[in-house]
Amino acid sequence: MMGAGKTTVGREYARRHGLDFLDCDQELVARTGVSVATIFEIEGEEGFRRRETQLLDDLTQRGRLVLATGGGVVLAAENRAMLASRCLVVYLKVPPRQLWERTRHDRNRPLLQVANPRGRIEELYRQRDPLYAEIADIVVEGGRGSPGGMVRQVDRAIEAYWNTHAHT
Ligand SMILES: Nc1ncnc2c1ncn2[C@@H]1O[C@H](COP(=O)(O)OP(=O)(O)OP(=O)(O)O)[C@@H](O)[C@H]1O
Ligand SMILES: O=C(O)C1=C[C@@H](O)[C@@H](O)[C@H](O)C1
Ligand SMILES: [Mg+2]
Repeated sequence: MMGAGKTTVGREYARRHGLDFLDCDQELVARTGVSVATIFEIEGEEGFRRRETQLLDDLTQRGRLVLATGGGVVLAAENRAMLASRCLVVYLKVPPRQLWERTRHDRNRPLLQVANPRGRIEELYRQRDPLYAEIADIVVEGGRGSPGGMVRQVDRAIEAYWNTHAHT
């Protein structure tokens, strides 16, 4: 979800492990030369989603790296299929209240520029939580802890995952 910490936690996890890190939103901004908000303004959510799917197809075939997706990536079945088959998917599960606290002062999330952003987050969470859960190999629950604490939780969860699943 928006504000769960995909960018913050993903980047730090990658740094600690000496892995490359890519962020779908940042990559779209780099490729188009405009902000996520501007892409939404000019092409609508539909245009943004089209670009997101093309980019995901590219970035999920690049081998070993940490990829932070956009929060809405799970909406398209095509995207879910790519993530489920090509990636180890970690769902950062954070309650709506914390998501709202983290995103309330940030204007660069077009889906939250509505009269009641808190209600919108709750609605998106209800719609999306089952989709995140459907493709997640690992679920890490967070909310109150620090970003560093969340990175350590992710670390432990991935270790535990590889201790019970053979490397392929
Ligand atoms: N575990 C955490 N505890 C407290 N604050 C956090 C935590 N993780 C991230 N944050 C803060 O919450 C905000 C949102 O984090 P971040 O941008 O990483 O979320 P995101 O999942 O990438 O969101 P989006 O889908 O919109 O890109 C940032 O200001 C970040 O510093
Ligand atoms: O949750 C979402 O649908 C979004 C999350 C962000 O990462 C961006 O991809 C964009 O703001 C849409
Ligand atoms: Mg992000």
